[in-house]
Amino acid sequence: MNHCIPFTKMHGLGNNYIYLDMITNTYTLPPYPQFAQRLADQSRGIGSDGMILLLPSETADIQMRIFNKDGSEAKNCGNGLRCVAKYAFDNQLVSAARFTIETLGGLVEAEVIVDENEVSEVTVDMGEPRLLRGQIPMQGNPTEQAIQAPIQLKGTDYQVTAVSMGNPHAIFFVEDIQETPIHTLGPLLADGHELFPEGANVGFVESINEQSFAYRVWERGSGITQACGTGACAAAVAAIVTERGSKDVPITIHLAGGDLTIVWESKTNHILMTGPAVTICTGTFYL
Ligand SMILES: N[C@@H](CCC[C@H](N)C(=O)O)C(=O)O
Repeated sequence: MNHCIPFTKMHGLGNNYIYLDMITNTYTLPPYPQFAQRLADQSRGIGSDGMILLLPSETADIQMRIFNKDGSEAKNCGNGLRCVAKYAFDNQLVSAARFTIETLGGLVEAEVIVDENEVSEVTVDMGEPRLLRGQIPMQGNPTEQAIQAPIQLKGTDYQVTAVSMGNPHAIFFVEDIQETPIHTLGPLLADGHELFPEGANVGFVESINEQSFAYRVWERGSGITQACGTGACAAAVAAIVTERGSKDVPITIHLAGGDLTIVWESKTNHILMTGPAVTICTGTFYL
């Protein structure tokens, strides 16, 4: 007898996950890492960048857990947070438009923006960016930041800025994002490099002007994706700490799947991320 697993597939700018509502449904699931791999498999599963669980929380209104395509668990997911917020609001798991979400990377606050009875966008207060090597984690003095730190990849010299948004990001500013070999550089840091003991999401950023940056990503555990919300926040933070952009000024990050607006508020030192969240379909997976 097959187990029937109700699911919802959602995306934020094309960064798509299978969402399991473990508040409304009672599931009997295989171990999460293997199940995430199975759901994400395009040939034998549904096909996605990974799996996201919605769970009850003791410290927030709702809890999110995120598993990458390869089954590894991450501590945060920006596009996932906006989709979790939309799902929770649409399915009355929360009673107000503003509520809190617990992640392994910390507590965040989400606000859904409703337009003609539809959630049009979601703003998430992602909390403070973390810049110390010890917080990324990144090899070296744990109390120092890595801003434009020298690094050699495949015999070429680069400069990396490391930012944690609950999960680790290695940001590189490049002249021409289309010419950057993301497929070869990304995996060098994503899944094991002596500098990043837990790997990193590898982001490449091209400056357009002080308020506008193009960004492409190789995600740890999932490879190239259309968008990465925490990566967009990290890109804006890296732009500001390298004096390419300013705090309190909205920055548009142009991702392959669309745009996100990021503000680093000096009053709170928090990062605000605003962008869409879309439901693709709902269905039943047979286990
Ligand atoms: N796509 C996500 C980030 C997902 C987790 C990441 N791959 C990691 O391992 O840290 C986002 O939108 O932030």
